[in-house]
Amino acid sequence: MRLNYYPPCQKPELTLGTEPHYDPTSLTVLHQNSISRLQVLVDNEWYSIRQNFNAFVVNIGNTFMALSSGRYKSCLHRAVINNKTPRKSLAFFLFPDNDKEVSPPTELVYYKNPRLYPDFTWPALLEFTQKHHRADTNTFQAFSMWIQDNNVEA
Ligand SMILES: O=C(O)CCC(=O)C(=O)O
Ligand SMILES: [Fe+2]
Repeated sequence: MRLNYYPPCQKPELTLGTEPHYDPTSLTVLHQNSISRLQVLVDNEWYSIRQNFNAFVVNIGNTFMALSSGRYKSCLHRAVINNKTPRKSLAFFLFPDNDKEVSPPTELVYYKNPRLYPDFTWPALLEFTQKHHRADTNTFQAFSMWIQDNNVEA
């Protein structure tokens, strides 16, 4: 779980609360306080998620995308800030057990839908995002290449 606190900023147009990234997780369940500043990229435009204090935002992450062999896409998102009100969010991350291989079911892999990503384990992806490449728009592609180049045990 991660608690995010975004203090007000005098020049919010010059910065972001959280840069655009895909969550590496399977799913992320997010709750935000009354200030909705979470945005998702759809057709090259940023859209703000409507605020609802009684609702959670559920984000698909890269691990779920890999598990579904790309059928479900992870969601590019960012958080923006403002110059008046602090923003708080609480993110609950779901990911596979350490010893479970992330590999799509054979039913989802066929000639029209070939394998897109190598098998991996969650600890390998976590290590990659913590030591080699922070979460951004390119992390998962870079991870796939890294795991192939290094022959990291899945
Ligand atoms: O604060 C937010 O709404 C976004 C947080 C986020 O994307 C994350 O913690 O991965
Ligand atoms: Fe995120």
